[in-house]
Amino acid sequence: MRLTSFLIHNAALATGFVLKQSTKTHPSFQQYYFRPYSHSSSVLQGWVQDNDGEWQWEEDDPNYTPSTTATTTASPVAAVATPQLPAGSFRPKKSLGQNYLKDPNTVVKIIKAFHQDATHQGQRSTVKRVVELGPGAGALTDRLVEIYGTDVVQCIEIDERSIDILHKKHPDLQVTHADILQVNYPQLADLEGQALVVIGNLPYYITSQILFALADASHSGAVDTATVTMQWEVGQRMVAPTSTKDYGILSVVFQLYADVKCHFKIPPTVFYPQPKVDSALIGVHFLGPNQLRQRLAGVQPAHLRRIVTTAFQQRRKTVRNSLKKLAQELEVTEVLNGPPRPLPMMVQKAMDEGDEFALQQPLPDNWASKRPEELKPGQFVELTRLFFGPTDEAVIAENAPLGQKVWRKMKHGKL
Ligand SMILES: C[S@@+](CC[C@H](N)C(=O)[O-])C[C@H]1O[C@@H](n2cnc3c(N)ncnc32)[C@H](O)[C@@H]1O
Repeated sequence: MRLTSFLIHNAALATGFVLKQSTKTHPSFQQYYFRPYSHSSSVLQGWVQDNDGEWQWEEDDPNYTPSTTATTTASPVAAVATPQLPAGSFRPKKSLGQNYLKDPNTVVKIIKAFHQDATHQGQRSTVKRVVELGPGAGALTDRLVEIYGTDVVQCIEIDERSIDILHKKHPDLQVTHADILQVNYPQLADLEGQALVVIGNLPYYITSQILFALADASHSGAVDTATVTMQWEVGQRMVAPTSTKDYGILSVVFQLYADVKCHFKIPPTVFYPQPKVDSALIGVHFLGPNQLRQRLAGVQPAHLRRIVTTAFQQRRKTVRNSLKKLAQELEVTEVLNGPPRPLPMMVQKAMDEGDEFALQQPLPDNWASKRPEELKPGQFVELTRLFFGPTDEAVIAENAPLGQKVWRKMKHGKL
């Protein structure tokens, strides 16, 4: 079952947005919506923002010619001009984070990185169940459909204008009118029969929420990889090492849940309208529930969230001071001055096997006088065990649920 029918059949997901799939076709669409690139005067340059925050198309730039040059590296993905927005009738909405990709070479680079991620660096021969978040006018979608086909690719978009554009271009493509944050990814993956691979030039106003929704979805193995753009600063937080200013909640969660890498930096000039900041393309390979359970060794993600968010609320303070109130609430104040708990057998075993993550998991004796940015992701797991109690390893069942909405509840903002 594809996403549209899945969503329509799942009333629980209809949270204020009309779920619909446009079936309209428009024979003159190509001429109307996509001007040939030889008409360089048709390519808009001057977006201006009016008083209510909407972006308006001020004028075309007669001198702008989109690049149609393929990248120099040999690749099955050649650069072609990106789609143009319909003149006059389509103003990008700042409120929906609409910054459209206009540079074909950047599109090629993103698609190549996505293919690498989705095939696990070529270890898998096929890419299945691609979900594009926020396809917009189709800069990435057009290439995805060309490479993988409409049987494999589906999209989720909130702006009906984009849905109309995409359906006219790709009548067989599933484009679902829904809020990215309201999609039940585990149910979708279940219905598709396999884990999803995600791609998206994300709307930046909800970047963290989307990332956390995907992390939650990885609890059940619903999402395998995600190759997504985001503000450069947010990307840096995901990959930041311990004891740096960028290290925070995003770093702990994604370095615990996934292998995460920054593919490359993206300048504002490749978008319409141009954002004020640089962007990053980040590749996330989720570990999946089994490996995650190994790392957590019985610690509940909801408890971990409590510890991590409380510790980072005041990152200048020592962990002892930040967690004092929580210790009182949980009636475990004695742990603040005591040694760490012994590591569970499964963590010790992983250490014996040389597992890098496990080797950094033990808490030092002076953990309480550290600042949160000094603790490794695995040490936060042990801190959680200290506060919320040891788990009897016999009850760490193979399929113990890790939670459906653990991280995504957090408010969007600087993390
Ligand atoms: C940065 S634009 C990317 C557009 C296109 N993929 C591109 O690269 O040119 C973000 C897209 O996400 C859509 N969007 C914003 N908020 C959304 C939400 N909550 N759910 C679904 N789509 C959303 C916007 O309408 C827009 O099409």
